[in-house]
Amino acid sequence: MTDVYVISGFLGAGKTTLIKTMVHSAFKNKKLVVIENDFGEAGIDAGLLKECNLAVTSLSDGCICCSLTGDFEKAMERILKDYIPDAVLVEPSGVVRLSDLIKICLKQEDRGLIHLKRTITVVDIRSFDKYRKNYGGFFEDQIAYADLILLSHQEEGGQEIQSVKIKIQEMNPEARVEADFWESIPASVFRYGPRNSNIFKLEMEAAVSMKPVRIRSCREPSRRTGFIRRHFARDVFSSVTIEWKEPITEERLGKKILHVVKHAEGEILRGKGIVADGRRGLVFHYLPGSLSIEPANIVGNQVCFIGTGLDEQQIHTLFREETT
Ligand SMILES: Nc1nc2c(ncn2[C@@H]2O[C@H](COP(=O)(O)OP(=O)(O)OP(=O)(O)O)[C@@H](O)[C@H]2O)c(=O)[nH]1
Repeated sequence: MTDVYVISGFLGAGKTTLIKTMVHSAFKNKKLVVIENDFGEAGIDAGLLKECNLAVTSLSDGCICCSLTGDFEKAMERILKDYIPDAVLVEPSGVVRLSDLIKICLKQEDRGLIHLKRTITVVDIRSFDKYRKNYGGFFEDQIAYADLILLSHQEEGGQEIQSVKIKIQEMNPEARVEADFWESIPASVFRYGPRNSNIFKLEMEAAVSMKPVRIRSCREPSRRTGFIRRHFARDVFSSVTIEWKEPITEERLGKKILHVVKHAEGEILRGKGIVADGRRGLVFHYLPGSLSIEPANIVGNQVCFIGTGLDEQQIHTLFREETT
């Protein structure tokens, strides 16, 4: 059976960056395939991972825990048959419900196809409180079902690191929480460790029901209010993808992104894209409060924004407007 590692984390937490790190440390010289699931239409993450010469299968414009479940299952089966990899790394979108994805993996484990080896969640210490408060349903689920939790942006926090670590341990006492820089974490920590008992509970649920594992789309009881509607990612978040073919300078790209972020309705939680400046590719990452634009040896023509309450037409217009 092929080992499967799920790398989750909220929008922009650092999942792709972690995979790049693991490829050179924990999985050095291993035959790997990454299944990548962008929430937006653009296969931007797949482009970024191809820089590392990784075999990448991209499932875009939906979530593998809901609309793309069938595609994910087929992709996994095809990968196992065609590539015969040592391990498969699954990077779901930042707004995945990790427990739902685990259920799908357990179903494949039951069929003897894979072994769900490790669920790893990346948490950006800078946005922990805000995302927990505003998007707790997705954010807390990603923490509760993780075997291993890694903190990102540790270099920007002092006290913050300890306080986030304590809060995470309260939410998931069984998980191993690593606050160290990823390069200094031993390979064995990424690859081996006990399975979280919350995952065993999902297995038990499936066994007791004696039915194929199914994702509930009905109403879930809430401790406080009686019943609430269970939200799927599409109910809460939306994405806008812009195709941009003309060469653009780093400066002009930066101005456009900040113009969109400043004037767009709703809240932009993530922006990313690969474009060309005429000579080479430019990769950008936007997260609330930070924008990075870097040259890269990949060329693309897509820009993607993800957030809540976004007006697609307005974002297209804002991005195309000339800024000074
Ligand atoms: N300074 C710093 N930057 C980081 C760290 N982790 C990730 N980044 C940066 O944060 C941005 C987003 O990182 P990604 O790895 O693309 O995040 P992601 O979780 O894959 O993003 P989505 O798939 O879009 O949800 C990139 O610019 C990374 O270089 C970190 O620990 N420190």
